[in-house]
Amino acid sequence: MLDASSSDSGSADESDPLAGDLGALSPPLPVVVIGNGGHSRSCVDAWNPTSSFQPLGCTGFDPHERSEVAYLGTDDVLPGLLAQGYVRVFVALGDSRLRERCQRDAVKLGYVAHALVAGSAQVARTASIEAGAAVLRGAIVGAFSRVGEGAIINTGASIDHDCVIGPYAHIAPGTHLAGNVEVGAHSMLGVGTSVIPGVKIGAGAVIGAGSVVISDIPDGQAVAGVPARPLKRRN
Ligand SMILES: CC(=O)SCCNC(=O)CCNC(=O)[C@H](O)C(C)(C)COP(=O)(O)OP(=O)(O)OC[C@H]1O[C@@H](n2cnc3c(N)ncnc32)[C@H](O)[C@@H]1OP(=O)(O)O
Repeated sequence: MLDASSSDSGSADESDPLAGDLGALSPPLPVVVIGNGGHSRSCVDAWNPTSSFQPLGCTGFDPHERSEVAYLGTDDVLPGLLAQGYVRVFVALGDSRLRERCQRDAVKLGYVAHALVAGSAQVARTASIEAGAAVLRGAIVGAFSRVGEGAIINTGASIDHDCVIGPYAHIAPGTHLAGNVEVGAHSMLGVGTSVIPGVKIGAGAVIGAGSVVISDIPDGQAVAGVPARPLKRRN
């Protein structure tokens, strides 16, 4: 079950009442990208060029940031764009708390949160990708796995069967989760982490780059190493 309202998956188009008949001649539906930093550049780069949804441009504080798409202004432009009929947003901010706040604010305004699935990503038919989530270049989402609202499966990461990725969690590039792994909301698994089957990682945990996680990690715990050991207690 992919995000029913706005997603790069072909199946989502069919359930989008605004999408209509998206034949080859239909123009793509515009998506306002919130954020114009490094994560935004990765997301825009990963965007499937044949998707029925395409980025209109991005908002951000610095008009001079590099971007493939037009700079639209600061987030102050969002109400005006909505009034003009641009109804979809994708929040491309690496900071998970900020990502959540911006997505919630945009949805409160009346926007639909778009889920981005890169053309080169592989998502199982039985997987679900929730509103505002991002599955970037070369990432793999296995059978019956769930990628929560606003979560990121970054470049080349893989989550195998029956995994549950909590809202606004971040699975960094090149991280691999075996089957039945659970990751709590806002947790960050650093680049190149491996997690063995069945492990439960709590909410707000931080896993250091290159770690191997072989046991459950409590909420808010920072760990690192092979095998991963506690670094310190986070507030
Ligand atoms: C596209 C993108 O860029 S996505 C970005 C994804 N981001 C990442 O992958 C970043 C992951 N971050 C890390 O690995 C960080 O090192 C963290 C979060 C684990 C720790 O950061 P800090 O809190 O600043 O810890 P700090 O650098 O002070 O290190 C504390 C101790 O942990 C050790 N340590 C830190 N990171 C690791 C690690 N990945 N593996 C093993 N040990 C580590 C340090 O050597 C240090 O040990 P010491 O006290 O014996 O000297």
